[in-house]
Amino acid sequence: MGKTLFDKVWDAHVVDSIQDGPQILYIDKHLIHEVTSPQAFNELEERNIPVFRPEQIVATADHNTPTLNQHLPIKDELSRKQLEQLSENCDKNNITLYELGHKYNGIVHVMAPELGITQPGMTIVCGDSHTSTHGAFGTIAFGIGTSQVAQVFASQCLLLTKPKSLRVTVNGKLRNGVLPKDVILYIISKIGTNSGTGYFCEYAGDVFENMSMEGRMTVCNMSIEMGARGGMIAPDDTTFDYVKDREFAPKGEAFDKKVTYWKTLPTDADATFDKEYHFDAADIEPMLTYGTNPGMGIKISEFIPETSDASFEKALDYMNFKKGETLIGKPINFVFIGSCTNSRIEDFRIAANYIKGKQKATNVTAWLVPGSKQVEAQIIEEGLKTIFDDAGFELRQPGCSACLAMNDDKIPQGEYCVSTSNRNFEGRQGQGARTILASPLMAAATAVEGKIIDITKQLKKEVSHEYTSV
Ligand SMILES: CC(C)[C@H](C(=O)O)[C@@H](O)C(=O)O
Ligand code: SF4
Repeated sequence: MGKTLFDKVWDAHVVDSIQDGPQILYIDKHLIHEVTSPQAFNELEERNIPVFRPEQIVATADHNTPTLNQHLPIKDELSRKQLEQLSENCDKNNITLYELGHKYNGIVHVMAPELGITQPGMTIVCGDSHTSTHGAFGTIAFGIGTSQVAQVFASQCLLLTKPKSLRVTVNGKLRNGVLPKDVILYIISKIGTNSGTGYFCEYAGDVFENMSMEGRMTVCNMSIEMGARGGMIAPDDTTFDYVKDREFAPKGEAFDKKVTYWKTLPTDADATFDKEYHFDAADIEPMLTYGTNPGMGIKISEFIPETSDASFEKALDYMNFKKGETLIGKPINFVFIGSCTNSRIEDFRIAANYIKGKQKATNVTAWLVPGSKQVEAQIIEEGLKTIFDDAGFELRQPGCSACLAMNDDKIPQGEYCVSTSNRNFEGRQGQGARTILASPLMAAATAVEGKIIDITKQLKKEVSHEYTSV
């Protein structure tokens, strides 16, 4: 029987197997950040165990970093201590760290792919659930808990039970204005936030084959939001072209050799999956969430469903929305374009393309937060910052920012925020804040109008604008 992409990468990393039990998997890259590494470093120190392969680890500061005045000492004491601790731990253990201000600093899931650290066929872990992002390269990448972070520090391996296999296929052509974020929000709205539990997901079909690497990362990023351990997309020429010539990618003959191997990784035609879903690209529209989990999403043309169960009612109550109503026309005061889901250069190009020649609505506070220093530099280099400045938008410095309320960027109590991030849980962006997940195009349009609009209708008027991005 044929093998899946996941099987091939997994099998190539098995160090040992326990009969009818878990397997020991070698980990190629271990990414760390300030939030989930300190306890693991402590554990090692207490047990007097050295870090086994420090050269396989890369660290960055992202969650606690301020997005303004990064050259000044951090005011918030807890955040400052977290970053100091990370620097100290990396220093002591000879681990490469891209600390605040470093030209490679950024959100862990943005900086590693753009530096060529993430490559097809690898196993990558990080103490962070959105590690699934790296699966866009045909990589087995998933988030781990703090005790597993310690396990990888000590052995560069993990004891794991092989997950079941799931494939989501989307065929056809996406409509204008439907972006990768809409594709994944649509999938989760259809299959729910638990459908992936116990599975590793592969995304297949024309839609993903035609998608850019940035788009593929957006999709894989949110695999965890449907409960899957991770998501993967078969590596192809788009992948190889993206990886080629990046800072830490193999060069010359070594690269060509890798490509020959990477080309053997896609799922065999006769491989089977434990569970499969199929969708039609033409059915997807720009999406919005109306509730407090990423599965509570509707197409822009749809109305909030008339479901009656306690958790549904609670979510609508928190959001102050009513059953059966549309979100079109809802006034919005906050817009956030950022997070490891949508803070890559392509996301800012889309936003800038829409914003150019328009003005931000006066009621809106709009934060544009690049995922990394490199993205920030590119935004400036490509002239996008000028477009944002002219339209009254604020370009901030890189970090997780308003994706989660772990730094200074918080949405005030009761306010709605149209956000390109991945989670809309209660209090996620600040106590009492109400998150509406959307694509960067929907977010940009909301900021310009000061309310939610039907972007599909708007784009029909703006005939010159094509937003397929993928
Ligand atoms: C802080 C970290 C552990 C957390 C995660 O694992 O995802 C964060 O990144 C998030 O997005 O909620
Ligand atoms: S940007 Fe958001 S989702 Fe991504 S790692 Fe940071 S906090 Fe987690």
